[in-house]
Amino acid sequence: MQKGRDFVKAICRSFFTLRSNTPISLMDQSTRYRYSPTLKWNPMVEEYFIKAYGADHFSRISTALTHPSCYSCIRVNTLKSTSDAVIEKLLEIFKERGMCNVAVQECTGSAESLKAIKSISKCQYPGLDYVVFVKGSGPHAIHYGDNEGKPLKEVIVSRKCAEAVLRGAQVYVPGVLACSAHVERGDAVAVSVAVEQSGPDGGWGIAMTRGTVLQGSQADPYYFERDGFYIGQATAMMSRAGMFRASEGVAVDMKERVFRLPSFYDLLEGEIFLQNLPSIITAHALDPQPGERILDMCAAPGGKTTAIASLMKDKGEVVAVDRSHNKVLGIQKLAAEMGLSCITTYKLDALKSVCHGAESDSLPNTCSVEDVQSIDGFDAKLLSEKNYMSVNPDVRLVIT
Ligand SMILES: C[S@@+](CC[C@H](N)C(=O)[O-])C[C@H]1O[C@@H](n2cnc3c(N)ncnc32)[C@H](O)[C@@H]1O
Repeated sequence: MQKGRDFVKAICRSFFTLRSNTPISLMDQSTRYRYSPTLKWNPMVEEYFIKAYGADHFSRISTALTHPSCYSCIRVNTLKSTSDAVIEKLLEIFKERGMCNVAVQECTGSAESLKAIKSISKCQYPGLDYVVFVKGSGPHAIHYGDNEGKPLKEVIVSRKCAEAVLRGAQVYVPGVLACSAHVERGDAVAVSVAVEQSGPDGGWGIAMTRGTVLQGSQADPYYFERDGFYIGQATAMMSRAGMFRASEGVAVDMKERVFRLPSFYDLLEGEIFLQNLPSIITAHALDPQPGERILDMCAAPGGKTTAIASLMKDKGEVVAVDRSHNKVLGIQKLAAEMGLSCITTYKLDALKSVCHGAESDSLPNTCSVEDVQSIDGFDAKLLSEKNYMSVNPDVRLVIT
């Protein structure tokens, strides 16, 4: 099993890495502050994909992989609302916030800030009309302002933070990795993202420690690393010292983003749930029926749990298990917000819930032994040991 894991890790390491596509010698202030990462593929993998897809198609796939999703996917809680009602409310809210010039499917504006949302539409796949897509816009060229030839003040955020920012979030304190010296509340800052790079030992990591001071000059060890990774402009909400001293709060308020999608934070609470389409499809494919009893063994934050409960029309029981106490409380809160009473929650390490030593060696017919060996931790245990789940023909198993 360990051998298999090491092999998968080795493949991942050699698969691709992100790099800026400007030769160092050509960099200057005018090209520096932009978003243009490219993927550098392992030559063997690249050759394989070019053969499989053709050079042009592969190049487009490679570019698309450097961009965030251009839409947000919302699951409507059909027990409380309808897709049409949600679309109407969202259009109203975004119009009030000056984010679009509203018309369903066709919403464009004149000023930059009006171009955030391109369209809001219902999913067209039969049976999935409870899914609503909000399409954002980008990439946008950001004007970072002229600092009379001097380097701009800057903030570097983690990749996870940047992904959230490009989906409408603000930069919170834990997301900040590095900041220029002398940044004060109210200062304009250029925000870039630190992407993990593969090191000489083959491992991945960020080569900076939290709290690093950015110098802005070419002598700065991270200067070239952040070229092509600028995700927008912001206003500092606290001083540099505050960013690394505070334990929470908005560190910088994003004013312009290279990709724009609205934030759904605190929006239509209980009526909608922001959830990626594959997660929605997973619950949909399970086809849960009212009155059934369904076990979700790694349930928090409760996305699939609540999707399943809604599809069951809140009749029957969804047993939601998670090993984290606080996360279980989160599932309970979400269920209450969504008005779902058929969910029972347990704080439990699912590894300890598996009953060992059942009679048969058989595995669920959806997984081969090879599949099982490539799965880590809990899933491997669930499938590979002679356990209850693998021998009970009534159990439908979904790995998510
Ligand atoms: C990716 S999240 C699951 C997302 C969730 N299924 C959803 O759709 O919203 C993984 C969760 O599994 C939980 N988890 C990981 N190992 C576990 C274990 N051994 N027993 C119970 N929960 C576990 C983690 O606490 C975490 O909340």
